[in-house]
Amino acid sequence: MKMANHLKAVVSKSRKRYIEDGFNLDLTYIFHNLIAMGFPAEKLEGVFRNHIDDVYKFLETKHKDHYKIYNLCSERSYDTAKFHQRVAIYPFDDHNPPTMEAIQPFCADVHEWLSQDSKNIAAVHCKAGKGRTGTMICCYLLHANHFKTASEALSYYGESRTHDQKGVTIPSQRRYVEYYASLVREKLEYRPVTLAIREIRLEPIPVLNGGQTSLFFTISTVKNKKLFHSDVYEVKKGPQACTMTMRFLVPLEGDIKVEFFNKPKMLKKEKLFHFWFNTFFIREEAPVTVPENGNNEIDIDKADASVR
Ligand SMILES: CCCCCCCC(=O)OC[C@H](COP(=O)(O)O[C@H]1[C@H](O)[C@@H](OP(=O)(O)O)[C@H](OP(=O)(O)O)[C@@H](OP(=O)(O)O)[C@H]1O)OC(=O)CCCCCCC
Repeated sequence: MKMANHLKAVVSKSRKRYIEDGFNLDLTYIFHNLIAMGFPAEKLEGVFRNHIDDVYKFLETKHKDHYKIYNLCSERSYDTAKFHQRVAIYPFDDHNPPTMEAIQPFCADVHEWLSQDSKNIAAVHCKAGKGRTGTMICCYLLHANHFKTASEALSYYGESRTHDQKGVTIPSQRRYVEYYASLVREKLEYRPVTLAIREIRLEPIPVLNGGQTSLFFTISTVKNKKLFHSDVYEVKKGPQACTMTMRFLVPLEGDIKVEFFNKPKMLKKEKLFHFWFNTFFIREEAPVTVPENGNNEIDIDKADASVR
């Protein structure tokens, strides 16, 4: 048992564990009625993650008849009968943001459940119960007016869930929490808006292959529907930035993913990074969504940390 708990602790990295009353779970109370936890796993995975039977025992012991689980994994699930069918699924991919359309229904669902009875609790999980879980919990904290700004919600979550204050770390996930904060603050109704990208400016330029980088990028929407594939741009070491102008305007609507690749001659392509943005939030005065770093850039989601 000790070995298994040690392995679980290693896999849960800097996330705060619930170690009380005989329980030892990758699980944290973010609020008295809001839990973030790792995936309730079975078989071998139950050895190094939360075992589903332990999660069941915890919830039945602490919150019998008053818990509802929110599963955010697009990649896996379990028999919801285990938890009396009180499981809602809002799936999205690991290391990526949710669709903008999914956030408000998730928040409304949690709010409805918690408002029904003061004893009710919501247990939100993904695989690790860190990035995707944190993204949606922060959006709910804003929805319920526990915090006014994305930055406050993200800091609170990071502090509550982890020992290293690194809760939601993927820039595009943080950007979508910023987006939701602006919807709530300005009482806006989200709707898909169609725009077109005229050019993409990379600064600094990723210097690879010893100084001659063969870059291309793709633009896609949710479910990886490809909208555009750029030419290959041969970029030499030296210039600080490079601007890639679109040969024709591609109409973009809603959640947009831009992926950059390095394609050295005779070698297979290598993904460098990607980022997401949503066209509703591109305001005239700011040609790109300004994340919390304050400058006029889109922060990129690491695909290969070495590129950062
Ligand atoms: C003896 C072996 C010791 C292995 C020690 C491994 C120590 C270790 O790194 O454990 C962690 C790994 C990966 O751990 P996970 O498989 O749980 O993956 C995490 C998950 O994708 C998080 O996304 P989410 O599900 O929260 O949305 C992600 O956060 P984010 O998207 O925010 O970056 C996090 O990245 P990050 O922490 O930020 O870097 C990933 O580590 O676990 C495994 O590989 C499980 C397999 C364990 C194999 C056990 C075999 C019995």
